Amino acid sequence: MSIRTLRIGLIPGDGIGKEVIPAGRRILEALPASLGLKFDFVHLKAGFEAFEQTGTALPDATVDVLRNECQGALFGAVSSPTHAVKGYSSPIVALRKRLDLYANVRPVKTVVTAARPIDMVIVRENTEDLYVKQETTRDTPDGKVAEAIKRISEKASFRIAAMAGDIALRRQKIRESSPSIHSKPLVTITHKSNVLSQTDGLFRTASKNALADPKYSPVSVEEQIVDSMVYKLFRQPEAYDVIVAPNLYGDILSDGAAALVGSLGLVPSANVGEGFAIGEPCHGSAPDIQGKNIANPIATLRSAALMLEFLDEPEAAAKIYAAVDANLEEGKLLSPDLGGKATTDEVVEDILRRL
Ligand SMILES: NC(=O)C1=CN([C@@H]2O[C@H](COP(=O)(O)OP(=O)(O)OC[C@H]3O[C@@H](n4cnc5c(N)ncnc54)[C@H](O)[C@@H]3O)[C@@H](O)[C@H]2O)C=CC1
Ligand SMILES: O=C(O)CCCC(=O)C(=O)O
Repeated sequence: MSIRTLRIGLIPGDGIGKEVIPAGRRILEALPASLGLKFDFVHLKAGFEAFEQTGTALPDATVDVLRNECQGALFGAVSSPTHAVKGYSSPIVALRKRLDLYANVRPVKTVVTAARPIDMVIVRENTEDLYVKQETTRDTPDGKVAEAIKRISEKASFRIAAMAGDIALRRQKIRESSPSIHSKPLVTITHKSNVLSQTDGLFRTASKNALADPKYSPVSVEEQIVDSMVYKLFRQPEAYDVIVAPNLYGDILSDGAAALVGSLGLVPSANVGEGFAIGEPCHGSAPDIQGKNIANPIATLRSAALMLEFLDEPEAAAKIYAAVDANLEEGKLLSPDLGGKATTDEVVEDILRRL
């Protein structure tokens, strides 16, 4: 049997990132040898602590090692301050742009046996929109005025919608052999083009054009203005299959959707580019619970699996998903965010046993 070795960057970052990334490493190391996968890990710096130590939140060495040596990475979370700090800029936002990880894929799912099952994927554009972070402040006779550029390009909008179409088709294929709440593939394009007719208008048109490709003919395409999208998402979450959105709306929708499945600590993401993927839990550095060994590691374990899916290792990913689902379905060893009493380590141990 041939062995594939994947070199994976580990970037814990700050706060609970330091507690959940070791869990991600352990799950990868525990995958059965029969899968023919080996991992070679490299520890990399990014985050507010790195900024305080080195003067930069995203050292060039981190980007270079990821770009030149790694096939994938696991990113924990960073503690970005809510006020401007001279010289600091969010490293994860920068990393997505520097590696052109143009898609942020966020599956939000309950276990199959849930009373009200939800199974959706939010596909978020990951390189532009207000996250280009081009902000200025000027003094006017009426006081300060701050402005930010919202950049939407046809190219980025087209490719993210195509990614959403591809994911909808792939999900439909998987459904042929496993039970699902959805009977046919659906992509919902989310925007606010009734107000932002140029920027979100371009996102809407480019997305529709991408999804008009005949290869997506099995996929139903609908659109939803983002504010009513939130309403409908909360009223009828089971109706949604794949949602495609510009960067900021996708960020907000996915945290909202996390509430529907019980906790931010459950929801994974993958930052995906050509041949490269970074698994990253959707949550932040959670300073309110850091250092207590109570962070839910599942978002990170699922992010490791999602990374493997995008690195063409679906079988390995499926093993992780199954072990996590078994832990959740039994419900005996749950972290406090899910109403349990288990520590991070106890949840990880239970999932490793099931692997
Ligand atoms: N990708 C990233 O690195 C992100 C970083 N952040 C940063 O994180 C810091 C804190 O931001 P918040 O707004 O508090 O959002 P947060 O996502 O860190 O926390 C929100 C709430 O969810 C809980 N929570 C999050 N993850 C959890 C887990 N795994 N297990 C159990 N409970 C969990 C927290 O305890 C908190 O009550 C900020 O500095 C922010 O900039 C926020 C979002 C993403
Ligand atoms: O806090 C930061 O540095 C980045 C926050 C961005 C974010 O929430 C996401 O993209 O998931």
